[in-house]
Amino acid sequence: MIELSNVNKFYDKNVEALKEVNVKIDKGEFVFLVGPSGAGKSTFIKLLYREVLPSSGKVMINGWNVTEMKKRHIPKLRRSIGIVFQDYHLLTGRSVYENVAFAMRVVEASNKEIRERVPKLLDMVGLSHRKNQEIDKLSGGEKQRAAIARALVNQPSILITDEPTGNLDPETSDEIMDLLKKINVQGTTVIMATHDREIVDRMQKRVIRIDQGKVVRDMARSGYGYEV
Ligand SMILES: Nc1ncnc2c1ncn2[C@@H]1O[C@H](COP(=O)(O)OP(=O)(O)OP(=O)(O)O)[C@@H](O)[C@H]1O
Repeated sequence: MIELSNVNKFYDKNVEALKEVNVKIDKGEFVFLVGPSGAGKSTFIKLLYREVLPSSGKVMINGWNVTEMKKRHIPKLRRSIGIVFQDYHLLTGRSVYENVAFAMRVVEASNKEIRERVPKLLDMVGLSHRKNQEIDKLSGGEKQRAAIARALVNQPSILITDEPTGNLDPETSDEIMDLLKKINVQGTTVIMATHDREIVDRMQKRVIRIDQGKVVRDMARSGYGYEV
């Protein structure tokens, strides 16, 4: 479902963010992306939703060749991918419900679909009791739950998370990881970039380590491993 073949990414001729990356991720996998700051993790993630294009090589997502796809097909690709960021990217001044509903309005879902789906998602992430609360008044963990609900609203097959626990205390991080695990068990592919060694060691999932733009380690059922 995700395949990067011989991918190179230069931002300019001196900055090679990814070098000869070959990675295949199957449907339903849970994958951690680790590596030092500046290694290329965010670039890897941005390639998946076509925020950046590779300088050379091929990126295939859900059957689409991301490099060659027509501009008008990009929204379709992005709808098949949910994205969660460290700093939430939620709409301030709006309620939890509105934030999740908004993501459905953007893709022109009907009011009926919105009324049916948003409460289900808020229930799934454990936020039903906060649905009318303004986003700004939520705790960090609650904001991240709202961001996850929003990312899932259009039923993506892939959930990409860039440092989703980066702003959270250990206990709240564990709750978010339990939620991501649940989402993964229900069939969504989860890709998570993180610096959190403890979480990666405990989860024992596939770990892809990137260092200076290269995949230096790719292991199933693994821990964080050591920086070389
Ligand atoms: N838009 C850009 N223009 C130029 N260089 C960039 C750009 N984005 C990233 N880079 C460079 O590409 C390299 C990889 O950056 P990237 O953000 O992918 O790393 P990262 O592993 O996600 O780091 P972090 O863990 O700090 O978020 C770095 O050298 C970075 O400075």
